[in-house]
Amino acid sequence: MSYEDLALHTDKYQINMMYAHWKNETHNNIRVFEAFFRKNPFKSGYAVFAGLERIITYIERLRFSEEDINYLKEQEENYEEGFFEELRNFKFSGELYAVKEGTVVFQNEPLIRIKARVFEAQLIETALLNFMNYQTLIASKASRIRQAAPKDVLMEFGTRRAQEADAAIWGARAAYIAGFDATSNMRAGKLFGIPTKGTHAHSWVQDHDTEEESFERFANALPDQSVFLVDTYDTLKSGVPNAIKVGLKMKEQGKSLKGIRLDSGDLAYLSIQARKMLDEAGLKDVVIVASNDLDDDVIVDLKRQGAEITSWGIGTQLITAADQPALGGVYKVVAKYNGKEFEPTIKISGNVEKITTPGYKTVYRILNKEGKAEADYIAMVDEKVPTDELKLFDPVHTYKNKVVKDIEAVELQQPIFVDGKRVYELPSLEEIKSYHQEQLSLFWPEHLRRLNPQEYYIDLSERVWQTKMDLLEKHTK
Ligand SMILES: Nc1ncnc2c1ncn2[C@@H]1O[C@H](COP(=O)(O)OP(=O)(O)OP(=O)(O)O)[C@@H](O)[C@H]1O
Ligand SMILES: O=P(O)(O)OC[C@H]1O[C@H](OP(=O)(O)OP(=O)(O)O)[C@H](O)[C@@H]1O
Ligand SMILES: O=C(O)c1cccnc1
Repeated sequence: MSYEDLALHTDKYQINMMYAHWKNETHNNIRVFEAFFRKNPFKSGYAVFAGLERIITYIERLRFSEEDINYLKEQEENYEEGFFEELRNFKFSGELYAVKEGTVVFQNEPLIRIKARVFEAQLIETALLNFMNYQTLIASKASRIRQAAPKDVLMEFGTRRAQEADAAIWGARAAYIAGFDATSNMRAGKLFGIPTKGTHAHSWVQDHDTEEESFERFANALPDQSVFLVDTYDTLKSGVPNAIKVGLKMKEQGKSLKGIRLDSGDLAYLSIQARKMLDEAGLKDVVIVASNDLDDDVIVDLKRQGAEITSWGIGTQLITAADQPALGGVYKVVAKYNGKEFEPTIKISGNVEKITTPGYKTVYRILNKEGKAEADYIAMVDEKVPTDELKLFDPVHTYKNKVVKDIEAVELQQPIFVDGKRVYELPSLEEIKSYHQEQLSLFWPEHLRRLNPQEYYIDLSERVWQTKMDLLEKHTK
């Protein structure tokens, strides 16, 4: 796979801070940063983490070329040569932990943790959030669509409406992780091994004297991919009858028509009528595919109306996450190394939700005896989680608490880079996809439902909670 040169895929303020640190000789100070988001997207109770593969490849290849350096020279005359020498020797030498792609994750829990020289940790913030925010957003949207049609075929059709080429392919990959079956994007298929599927456009029908001829010629060329678009002229008077004619001819030749596609009009009514017509003609196995600005809400409603659609092509609404076009993931410093130990650091805000949780931390998923997730539990990296008996409490309303016994505490963050070396082997896309399915099975349905989900608890260890309280008090006195 070929990746572009991404060293300058960062905000100018990162380069400025790197320079100012270098000038002040603080650039080698070790800091701990965490990436997380503050609100689950789409009013869902959860999100699906994605973006790690691209983050890993980005970090592994992160070098400044002479062209990059020359460009920076032109931008600011105060930058001194020693800084450029530092950039010439730049490579990521820190530690990065992250949850695996496909993990079911929640608001306000650390997903990626970086311990590195501040010089490195600042540079990578922008790209890391860019990849995490977009891919996690699309995976989370895809997950909602999968819930709306649990047993049907879901095809990602978004490329033509995507926010450019990168979004198209990485969005297709994110959708596949979270339960889509295929993409129409051939490059995504080639790069990532996602199954590809496609029908044909109205232009194919318009290119022939008659609709019937267009179907017949398509079937002759590609019988195994014969899905006819039936709405070019009149779906029920012309499209479906012509598809049936050609479908019956194919049957005589020992071939089979695979499907018809509806792309306009009342999809419930049209699919019910088309199903009747196909069944009456003995074409029971012909699938009805729908497309046209579909999303999870429309699919749920079509199902409620009894639509006879079992295969869905979904473009714009998915690939642009139209109902929420960004995930607000952030990257915050949580600890500073003082030469002896890691000192927790906090960001205070008038907005309580924006106060950060300090400390060099990790996150565990607490599973009960039945293997179901009770809560996620944020603790300092050097804390031991007691598995015989653990007290969980609401970090805001601390009187709300419960004790869980005989638990398993599964650490969600995995070591990805240690001392700048990758220690994590990239899983295959199929492994990520099936890991995501396992993840879903850990949760009670009330946390996963599309509408008004029950909040899943993200709790703090007593030590983390106390550290936060102490720092709050110190800074607000
Ligand atoms: N029975 C239905 N219930 C709810 N929503 C539907 C139903 N049938 C279609 N839709 C959705 O309603 C919207 C209809 O959009 P629009 O009016 O642009 O389409 P159209 O007029 O049928 O087709 P076009 O303009 O592309 O020829 C689409 O998002 C479609 O998925
Ligand atoms: O609606 P979306 O969810 O974005 O799904 C993709 C849409 O793209 C195609 O339409 P387009 O008008 O581009 O071309 P076509 O209908 O002529 O194929 C397709 O027919 C779908 O309607
Ligand atoms: O294969 C299709 O039918 C398709 C693919 C992309 C966009 N619209 C339709």
